[in-house]
Amino acid sequence: MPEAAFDRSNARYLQGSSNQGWTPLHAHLHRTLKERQLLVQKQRVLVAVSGGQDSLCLVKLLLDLEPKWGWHLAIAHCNHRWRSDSDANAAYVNQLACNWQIPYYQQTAESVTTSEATARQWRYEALTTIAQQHDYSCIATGHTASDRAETLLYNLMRGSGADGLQALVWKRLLTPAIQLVRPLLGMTRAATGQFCHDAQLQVWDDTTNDDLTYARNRIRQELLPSLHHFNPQVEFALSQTAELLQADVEYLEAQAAALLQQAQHPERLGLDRAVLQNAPLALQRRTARQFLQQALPCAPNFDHIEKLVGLITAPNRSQTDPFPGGAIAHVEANWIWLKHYNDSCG
Ligand SMILES: Nc1ncnc2c1ncn2[C@@H]1O[C@H](COP(=O)(O)OP(=O)(O)OP(=O)(O)O)[C@@H](O)[C@H]1O
Repeated sequence: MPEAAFDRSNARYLQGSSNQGWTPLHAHLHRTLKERQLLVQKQRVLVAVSGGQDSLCLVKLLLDLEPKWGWHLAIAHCNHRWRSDSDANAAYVNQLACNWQIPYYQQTAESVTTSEATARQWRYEALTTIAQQHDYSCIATGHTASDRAETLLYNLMRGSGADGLQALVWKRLLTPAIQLVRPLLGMTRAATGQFCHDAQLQVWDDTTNDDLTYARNRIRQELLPSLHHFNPQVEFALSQTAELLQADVEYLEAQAAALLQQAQHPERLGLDRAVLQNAPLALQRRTARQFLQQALPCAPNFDHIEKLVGLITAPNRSQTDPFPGGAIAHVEANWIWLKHYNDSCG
């Protein structure tokens, strides 16, 4: 980086508005951000940094691109308090933010959660709260193509349909005013690791990543490496599958919503069988799911949906077993009615 200068903290290269010193990864990210319209010039961006290689790579790349985009970057860290080194981990991320002279915000969990899903939910809520309090319109996370591939494999093995396989989108709204973006979805974990190594960024080693009792870690450490024997680019291939499915799912969901609108009784919980009978099975299933989603107290599973779809062509007076909450669907001539609904999730 011959023309680069150091900023006051001597820790961050200032590159003016030129691209000097950019690696291919910088150029790749710059292009991705523009092409996918993930960020805009001068935006206030809160970067979610765990201290691991992906989020460190993300924040460093964004810092290097900042002069060109004019963003206002800040770091947010969520301390889950679930490891003995959690406080030290948070202090390390705080120190990095100080070195780079950007704002640092932290939320610390009041109680230690054991489930990954609960921890994740708390984390997104904590990040959203920070963004709201400090007026950031965007939260960026360091998810990569490798995370996307792992999520796809994990959901595939749990029997998820296309909806679960679309795994991790590039951007989505967390609130009407705050967008979540994942700028690194086009890069693998190998690339972020190499970048951190080359940039001499010290990565905080999360020891829970080595725990093979977690399915996600097993997929990462055992399954994906074996799949590399079949296709060295398997992460990109799976990630691309997720991308294709995303567009398919979006289209099918919109079609199903339109069909539900036509088939649904205007006042009662009922579906017009004549409208549904001519539709393809894919849409019948999605329409049935959307109908059950609004009628049941819990998310419908595959069996619930299949039972309802079965009634589309079943003889008059056929009925299902009770759904969660106690409701039963039954056929009365052209209509499927859902009755005996109560609020408990059995
Ligand atoms: N403790 C944390 N504090 C701030 N950001 C975090 C923290 N943990 C994870 N993140 C953000 O989330 C990204 C993904 O992390 P990780 O893969 O560990 O989480 P995950 O639980 O699989 O996430 P998701 O549910 O969103 O897939 C990180 O790159 C980082 O941006």
